[in-house]
Amino acid sequence: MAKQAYQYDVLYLGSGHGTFDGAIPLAQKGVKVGVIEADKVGGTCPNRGCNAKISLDAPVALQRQLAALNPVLTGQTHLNWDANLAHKGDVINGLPDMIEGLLTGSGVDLIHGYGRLVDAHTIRVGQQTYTADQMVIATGLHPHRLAIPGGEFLHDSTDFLDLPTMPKRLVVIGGGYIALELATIANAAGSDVTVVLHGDQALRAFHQPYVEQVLSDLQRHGVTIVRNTTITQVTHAATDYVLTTDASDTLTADWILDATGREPNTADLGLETVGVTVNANGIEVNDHLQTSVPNIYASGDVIDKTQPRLTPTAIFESTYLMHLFAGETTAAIDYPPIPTVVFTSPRLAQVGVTVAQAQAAPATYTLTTQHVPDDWYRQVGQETSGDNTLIFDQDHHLVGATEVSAQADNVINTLLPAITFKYGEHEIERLVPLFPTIGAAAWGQL
Ligand SMILES: Cc1cc2nc3c(=O)[nH]c(=O)nc-3n(C[C@H](O)[C@H](O)[C@H](O)COP(=O)(O)OP(=O)(O)OC[C@H]3O[C@@H](n4cnc5c(N)ncnc54)[C@H](O)[C@@H]3O)c2cc1C
Ligand SMILES: NC(=O)c1ccc[n+]([C@@H]2O[C@H](COP(=O)([O-])OP(=O)(O)OC[C@H]3O[C@@H](n4cnc5c(N)ncnc54)[C@H](O)[C@@H]3O)[C@@H](O)[C@H]2O)c1
Repeated sequence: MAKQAYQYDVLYLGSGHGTFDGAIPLAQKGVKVGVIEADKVGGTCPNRGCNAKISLDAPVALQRQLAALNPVLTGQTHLNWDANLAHKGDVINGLPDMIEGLLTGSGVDLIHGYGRLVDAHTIRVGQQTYTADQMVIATGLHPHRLAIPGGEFLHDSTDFLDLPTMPKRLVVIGGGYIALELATIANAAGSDVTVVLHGDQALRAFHQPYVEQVLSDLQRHGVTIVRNTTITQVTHAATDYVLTTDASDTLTADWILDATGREPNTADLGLETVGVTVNANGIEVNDHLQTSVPNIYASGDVIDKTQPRLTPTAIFESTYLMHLFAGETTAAIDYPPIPTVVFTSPRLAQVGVTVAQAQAAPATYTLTTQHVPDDWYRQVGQETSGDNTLIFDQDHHLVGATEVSAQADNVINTLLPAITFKYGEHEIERLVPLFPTIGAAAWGQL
């Protein structure tokens, strides 16, 4: 039974990781929970984000590994886009039903439809209203669209992840996660890819020498990188799309990916009606994820925050809110270091203090670097490129790490506990990884 006269103790708007990882255990604790979802249950990550992307990328990464082992392994592999897309469908199409089953099986009421706040305790979906003691806004992000003439000819990442045929010539606008990950996949699937950067740099939050290694690798595989170029218009002529640049040059494409970022889903939710403060970066919250209206909270990508807008962040936030609503904590949210990886080939991953931050404070931090191929274990897989930087504080505790390599994601995951739990010499000695493995290779650097 919900408290007072409300139907629910907690009502979530949106059913992504910002909701379900916390809503399921919350309902299992006997709290009356409702979840409203306008689209596919589970939100972006399972349906049109991480899971779809990594399924399409898996053969690409493997193809690179096999190529590195030439001439030990000979012969050419060919990426079959139809089969890759079908396999992606096989592994992700069941996820909404699976997540719906987990929610309803835990006692959550799942309400299908688009929700808008009517007042601080009421959300309307169609003709129906639902009331709750506490609300959580977890509505995520949507793709930013370039406002240029011909903008209607541009596509987004959701379209790419369902592309029935890989276009012959693909132009990608943007140099972020989505631009470079999807350019990597399209290139491996045989498309002639051009990436257009409006500035000089891609992936600005990452260590630039490592970003340049990723870009050089893409170029070696045939991708064209165009820098300092703004697309001013797109026209459709016969079967071609023609992109005009600010230098009055043109590019021709069969398909164009607008990967210029993602924006918070805060419009048309009734937030202004009830007084929830919002800015261009999302919903403003305090250190308890509470909005300007005390019984309304926010979770996941829609929050205005400095932490990376990633699935693990959304999971951490929804889990924190679960403990808060269950009365198990009153403490402020205490984010651990959150790692991030760009699933290009090679991967680019980082966590904690960045190289730029460490270089700006030489009295506080020490940096060590390693060229990946110098590590014996990496020579086994014939890794011929890649670098990493580890950052230590004055007590020689690891506080940051970044790597560009085929196995950067696994290296950063391996090192993560040392950073999160501030392991000293004693803990590092006590942790005995399997040998020979990538985990042992990474741990051996400490
Ligand atoms: C192409 C792509 C690849 C990605 N790859 C990775 C990756 O590899 N690793 C990683 O960690 N992160 C990745 N991300 C980011 C990750 O998907 C998000 O961080 C994560 O999904 C955020 O979860 P969320 O619950 O905050 O939002 P979402 O998952 O976006 O969920 C919000 C939900 O709210 C619903 N909604 C919105 N408004 C309403 C309304 N008014 N009424 C009802 N429902 C509503 C939406 O339909 C949606 O289902 C990727 C994102 C994209 C786009
Ligand atoms: N591997 C992962 O974890 C992963 C993968 C994909 C997406 N994501 C998440 O999704 C979010 C969105 O990803 P994204 O790649 O769309 O955003 P992003 O912020 O990473 O990249 C946006 C890119 O577009 C460029 N840009 C912005 N405005 C432009 C303009 N007017 N013209 C040309 N270029 C412009 C930016 O310079 C930047 O390079 C990320 O913040 C990330 O949190 C994560």
